[in-house]
Amino acid sequence: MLRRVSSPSMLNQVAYGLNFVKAVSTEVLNPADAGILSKARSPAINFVLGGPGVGKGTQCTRIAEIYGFRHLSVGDLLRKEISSNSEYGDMILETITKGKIVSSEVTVKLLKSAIESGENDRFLIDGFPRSEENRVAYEQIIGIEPEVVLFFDCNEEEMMKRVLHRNQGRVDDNIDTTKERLRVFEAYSLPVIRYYSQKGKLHKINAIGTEDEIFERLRPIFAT
Ligand SMILES: Nc1ncnc2c1ncn2[C@@H]1O[C@H](COP(=O)(O)OP(=O)(O)OP(=O)(O)O)[C@@H](O)[C@H]1O
Ligand SMILES: O=c1ccn([C@@H]2O[C@H](COP(=O)(O)O)[C@@H](O)[C@H]2O)c(=O)[nH]1
Ligand SMILES: [Mg+2]
Repeated sequence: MLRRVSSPSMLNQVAYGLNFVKAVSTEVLNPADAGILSKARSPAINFVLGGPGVGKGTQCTRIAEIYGFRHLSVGDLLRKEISSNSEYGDMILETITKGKIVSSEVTVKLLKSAIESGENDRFLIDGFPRSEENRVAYEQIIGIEPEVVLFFDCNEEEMMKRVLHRNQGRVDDNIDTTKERLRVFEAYSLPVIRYYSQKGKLHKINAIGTEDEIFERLRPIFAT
């Protein structure tokens, strides 16, 4: 079980020099909870990052099918919590509707149990970590270094256009929430992308073009 430690949020803000208060509900996980997954296994983790509507889910579906990964969209895990009326459902719905980031306490817990379930141990984690706070919580609780971090790069006009044409009935697919998601992406997710770039793990993908063209840019990364 994940537990909170007292007054952690200031520590986190000082440590990472970020103003979490505006966009993130901060939770820090007790170091006593640190550690790997409960089962004796060592999954291969890959992160897929990029702004709203850039095409992460579209390409993850294809990569997963062709190269045999399990695709875990953390946004989908959160939407399932809403539709299953979990204890976190109302909070998650409110956070997604506002375009903000759900606390790491919830997302890492959901991610951990999703990784632990099922047979396939090669994962594409889509849309996470979204902030440095997410990343640190992931490292404390799951702790498996990603092999590859993809960053789908695209201009904001195109991302807005793709979101508004998506037509899947998502509560956050509207102009105002998408503007906020773009702001949150720049403020909180870009530092994560810079972090993995500095570690030499980042593959920046030009996300402009047809779905087929983008998939061809991804093939060399996974076809090894
Ligand atoms: N290369 C592309 N060109 C044009 N439209 C695209 C392209 N790739 C995906 N789309 C469309 O853009 C929309 C958003 O794609 P997708 O859901 O894959 O994005 P996402 O990055 O997962 O977004 P989110 O972070 O909001 O979940 C979908 O309607 C999808 O069909
Ligand atoms: O790690 C995560 C992933 C998602 N969220 C929230 O969900 C929405 C939708 O996510 P998509 O990846 O676009 O499906 C996102 O805007 C956040 O509100 C999150 O908080 N943390
Ligand atoms: Mg998606």
